[in-house]
Amino acid sequence: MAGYAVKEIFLTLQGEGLQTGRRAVFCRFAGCNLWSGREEDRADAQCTFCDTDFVGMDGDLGGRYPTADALADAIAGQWGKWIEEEGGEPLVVITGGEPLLQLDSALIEAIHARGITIAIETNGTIAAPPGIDWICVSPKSGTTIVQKSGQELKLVWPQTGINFKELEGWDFDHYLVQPLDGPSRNDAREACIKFIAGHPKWRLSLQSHKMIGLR
Ligand SMILES: C[S@@+](CC[C@H](N)C(=O)[O-])C[C@H]1O[C@@H](n2cnc3c(N)ncnc32)[C@H](O)[C@@H]1O
Ligand SMILES: Nc1nc2[nH]cc(C(=O)O)c2c(=O)[nH]1
Ligand code: SF4
Ligand SMILES: [Mg+2]
Repeated sequence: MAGYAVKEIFLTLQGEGLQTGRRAVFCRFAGCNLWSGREEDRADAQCTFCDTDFVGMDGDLGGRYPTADALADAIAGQWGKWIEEEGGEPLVVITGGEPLLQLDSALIEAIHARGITIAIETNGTIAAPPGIDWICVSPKSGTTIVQKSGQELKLVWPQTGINFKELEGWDFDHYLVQPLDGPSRNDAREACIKFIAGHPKWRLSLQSHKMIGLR
């Protein structure tokens, strides 16, 4: 179907990774190639630990945007909220679901034309089009990663079946582990600390938005 299927668009602070704490508009695309988003399918999905509702287009500013310009206008409008002073570099984080199912060069051009820097959060199974300013790949065990370069590789930890030595050979500026959120989150946090203690190339990424009640 034509256009872009968007779950929600909202202004917040980037909660994760190297850019934690930075003002950012989030554009969450609907749909993912590794899980249907339905709870009854979770156990059999390629990605089983997802913390996000990306089904449908029913969130804030969700809907089907017919053109790249229409979606870029909506994103730019959120950046402009509450701005009291000039300065800073406008940022959109394109996420999902899996954003590379939909992010194309027309949208990249339309967002850049509005002076906005583009970051994405991707599972790495689909190659990124050129022009994205900040690529964060978060590999899922058992999947084939084709996007092996970018600014940050953010590994949700622990995950069985991950060869992190192989990941270290890929072309990323920063390597991060992020505790797996869920019933065993305390154990996951400890596992991350232990991992970094033994592998100093890696840093800790916390989902800081969840700690302070940010979206
Ligand atoms: C919801 S995903 C959307 C983007 C893309 N599909 C991906 O997986 O990177 C956004 C980020 O949240 C991470 N994430 C998802 N579920 C998580 C969980 N239970 N605990 C920690 N991080 C999680 C993902 O690994 C990814 O880095
Ligand atoms: N504040 C905030 N930061 C985030 N960083 C990555 C997120 C995502 O769901 O992709 C996310 C999110 O959902 N909220
Ligand atoms: S790949 Fe990303 S959006 Fe898809 S199910 Fe996994 S964490 Fe969720
Ligand atoms: Mg999230």
